[in-house]
Amino acid sequence: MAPEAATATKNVVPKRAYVTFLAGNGDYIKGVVGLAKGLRKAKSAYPLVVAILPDVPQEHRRILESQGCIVREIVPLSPPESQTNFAMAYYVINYSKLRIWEFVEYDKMIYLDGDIQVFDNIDHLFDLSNGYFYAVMDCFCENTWLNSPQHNIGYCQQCPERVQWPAEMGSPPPLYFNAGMFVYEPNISTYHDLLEAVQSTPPTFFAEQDFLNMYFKDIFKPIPPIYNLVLAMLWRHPEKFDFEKIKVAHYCAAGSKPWRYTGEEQNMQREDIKMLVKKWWDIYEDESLDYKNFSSKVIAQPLFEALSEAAVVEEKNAPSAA
Ligand SMILES: O=c1ccn([C@@H]2O[C@H](COP(=O)(O)OP(=O)(O)O)[C@@H](O)[C@H]2O)c(=O)[nH]1
Ligand SMILES: OC[C@H]1O[C@H](O[C@@H]2[C@@H](O)[C@H](O)[C@@H](O)[C@H](O)[C@@H]2O)[C@H](O)[C@@H](O)[C@H]1O
Ligand SMILES: [Mn+2]
Repeated sequence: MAPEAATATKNVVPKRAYVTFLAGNGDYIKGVVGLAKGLRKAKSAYPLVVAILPDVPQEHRRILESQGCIVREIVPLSPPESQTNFAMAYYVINYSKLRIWEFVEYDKMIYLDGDIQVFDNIDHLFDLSNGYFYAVMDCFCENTWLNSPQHNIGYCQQCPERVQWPAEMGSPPPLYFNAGMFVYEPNISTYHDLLEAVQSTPPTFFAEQDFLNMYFKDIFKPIPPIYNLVLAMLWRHPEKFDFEKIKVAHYCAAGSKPWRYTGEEQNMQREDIKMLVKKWWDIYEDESLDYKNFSSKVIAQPLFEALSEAAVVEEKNAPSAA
């Protein structure tokens, strides 16, 4: 059942924005510039806030502001000391993403990783009902999941019928989302509770993504894969979405970051990957999408129409929000 649209209280216009996260002085700045231009091309009505760590150089901050981004410096957030080997060593910095719950000048935000591109207007997601955490289900089939029990038995939540979860391993894991994109409501008491919970939660393989899944498991509501297409879905679960309807692509497969793309890694010579990398570059290099050159009226599709078009995946076993 498609959730009904949230209703703004009388005469109060809800403050909404997209938000991403940028750390370091490396090349993710290109990802964020590409995202800012992609949102403009999709005629989004809302600004892009960039939560930056102190190690982002002044030049990168200037570039972000010149692209119309709202730059907000955040304090790094580290998990408790541990011997955990994260799936990627740099994942430890991703805990700092949690600072975005403090952006309470906004009623609702859509978080997007810097390695995401938005190809269609998704403003209608802001109209999803309040009180839930909306995100797209992840896939466990890639080798990044090698250390997980589900990968070791060949189980993936995208196709629970392929390899059934064995009874002797207890109940199947709860639905698990990819933390590269989510719809959430900044809230100061949630923020303080998150900070406290982080310090008492032993870090695990997928760092803040595992933590967010544990923390929001009772209010997580899956939205269709076309809103955060984890590229591995192209070769792991192509039957789960219509390629032509992809609204948001998430370049998280090994070797798929467009600004570093060489085509050498496994799957990177696929025609669909090459097309999505080109689509990213076409936006990144399009000077008409630069903030100084851009002017356009806003279009936003009604929520119900967009979700029914996206053939909202039946929320099987999704935790009831009631
Ligand atoms: O050196 C880095 C690494 C990561 N990030 C940010 O952290 C997010 C999560 O990292 P990444 O997307 O690489 O993880 P993946 O989705 O590929 O697992 C990125 O999208 C960026 O927004 C960053 O700014 N600088
Ligand atoms: O810090 C943990 C990260 O975990 C997630 O990335 C993973 C996950 O999606 C796996 O399922 C894929 O197999 C893998 O490639 C990918 O890197 C988020 O995309 C990212 O934003 C961030 O939370
Ligand atoms: Mn990512």
